[in-house]
Amino acid sequence: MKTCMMSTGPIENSNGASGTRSRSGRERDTSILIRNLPVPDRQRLCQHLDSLDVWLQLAQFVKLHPEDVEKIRHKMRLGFSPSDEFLTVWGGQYDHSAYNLFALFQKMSLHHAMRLIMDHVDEKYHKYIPKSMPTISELRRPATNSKINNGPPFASSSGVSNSNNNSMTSVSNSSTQQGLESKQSEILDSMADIGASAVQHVAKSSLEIDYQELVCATNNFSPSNKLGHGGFGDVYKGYWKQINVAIKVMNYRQKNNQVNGQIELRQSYTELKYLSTIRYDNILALYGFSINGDKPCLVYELMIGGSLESRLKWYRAKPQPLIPLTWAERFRISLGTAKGIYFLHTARTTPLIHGDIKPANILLDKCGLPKIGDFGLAREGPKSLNATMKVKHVFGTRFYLPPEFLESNKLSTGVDIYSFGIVLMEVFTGRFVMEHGIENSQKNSLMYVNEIRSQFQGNRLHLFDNRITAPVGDDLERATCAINVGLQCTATNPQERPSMDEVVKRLKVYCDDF
Ligand SMILES: Nc1ncnc2c1ncn2[C@@H]1O[C@H](COP(=O)(O)OP(=O)(O)OP(=O)(O)O)[C@@H](O)[C@H]1O
Repeated sequence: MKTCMMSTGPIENSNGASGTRSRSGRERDTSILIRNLPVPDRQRLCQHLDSLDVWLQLAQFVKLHPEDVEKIRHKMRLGFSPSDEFLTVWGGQYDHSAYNLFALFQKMSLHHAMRLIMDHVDEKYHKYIPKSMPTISELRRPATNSKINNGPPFASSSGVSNSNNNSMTSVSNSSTQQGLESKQSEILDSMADIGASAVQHVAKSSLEIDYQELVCATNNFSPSNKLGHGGFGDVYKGYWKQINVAIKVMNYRQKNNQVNGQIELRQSYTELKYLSTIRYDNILALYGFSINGDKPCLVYELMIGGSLESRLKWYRAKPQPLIPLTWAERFRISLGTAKGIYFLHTARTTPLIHGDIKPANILLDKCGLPKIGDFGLAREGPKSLNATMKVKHVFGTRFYLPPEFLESNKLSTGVDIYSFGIVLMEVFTGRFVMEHGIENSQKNSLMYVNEIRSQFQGNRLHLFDNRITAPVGDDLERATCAINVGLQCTATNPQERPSMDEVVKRLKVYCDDF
């Protein structure tokens, strides 16, 4: 049995470089030594710490000797868990105990880690674990943890793998499962760049909503409030703080490996990071997030008009078809969407690239105003509008992505511009790029554009959506303008595509009333 000096206030003795202990409130540490932690508990803990990638921060905090740090790094390269190595090295020094580790986690705000070893420290210290999960970094725990990973293994979210509603195909899912997993591993590697502190920062700058409020808002997630189902989970309508909202319940999938869940976590993080800071009429508002309940949730403004995709496929709605959008509505939606993308590209010094512009990600409010949602794949682009940068991974929905991105990983604002061009053509022709008839999605996209181009240059009789009355007068002029702009946006050479500024100007000529 070791002795441990500690104060009765916040735990003080985690700076274990030398195992220094507080001089006040000397008490006996009755906890077990780190090296005696039961194997399953230690494994669970290491899995969690590895997923946060915090071993180096822990090592630095306790001022581990550089040689020891190098030793851990070496083991990591050989495939060992760096957190486990850290526990071995630091746990072996001065016989550090579970209590010491608990105190270290407290200092570093690793609250879930505290929970994982709480059974090994005296109950009186449990009060140092915050009651609700304080930051979204907690979400980045391993898939073995039941609460947020207990959903059914349904298919996908934007562009990472197949969508359950077949509304998209992913770049990474286009080949074999093996290919998918190796691609996903690469993506997982790239998660390391987030870092726990960045995640915490984003979570702190967003509104954290108590889960119970969402339970009340949705009548305990009553099926009658369900709006739909996406790659991440169910979306519910709710009444919260005197307004209608949409609540996305994250159902991170648990698979043999943790990769899918981690990718979804990364996308949720990205969504929170960007959507919670952007305020613009044509960008979906994200009110906050909740992580202290059964499942993490994101809370958005309610878009009662549904997605543009569902409105363009109005004739497929069950139990009865929707009312189709008029030509004027289609034009206003196109202009609003263009403004939203223009804002993303120009609001900051570094353009923000949405990366997944398509009708499913354009939502309509009760007045038919379009708002762009689904920022899970958004990323900061090159410093200027005309520049290109090479990226490691291609994300998005293949059919909507331009050749230079798909083939050479060249990212620029031109990616969104190309996608928007496809959207314009879909909106006004009523023909969908994904339904164009061939397996190869890249060829699909090019053939789709070529077909529309040749019809545009020749006989336009069958060019416009023939499920509704043919456009005449102003409607015909607008529809023609929109398809023309769409064709320019989908130029194979990105330099030939107009900027979103130009796109907005060209569309505004025909519709200046909002
Ligand atoms: N803010 C919102 N207001 C109203 N309905 C919404 C809102 N957000 C999503 N929905 C609806 O909920 C359903 C699921 O949306 P979600 O964004 O989760 O999935 P998705 O975009 O279809 O797929 P993925 O997540 O794979 O991109 C869709 O039918 C969508 O129209």
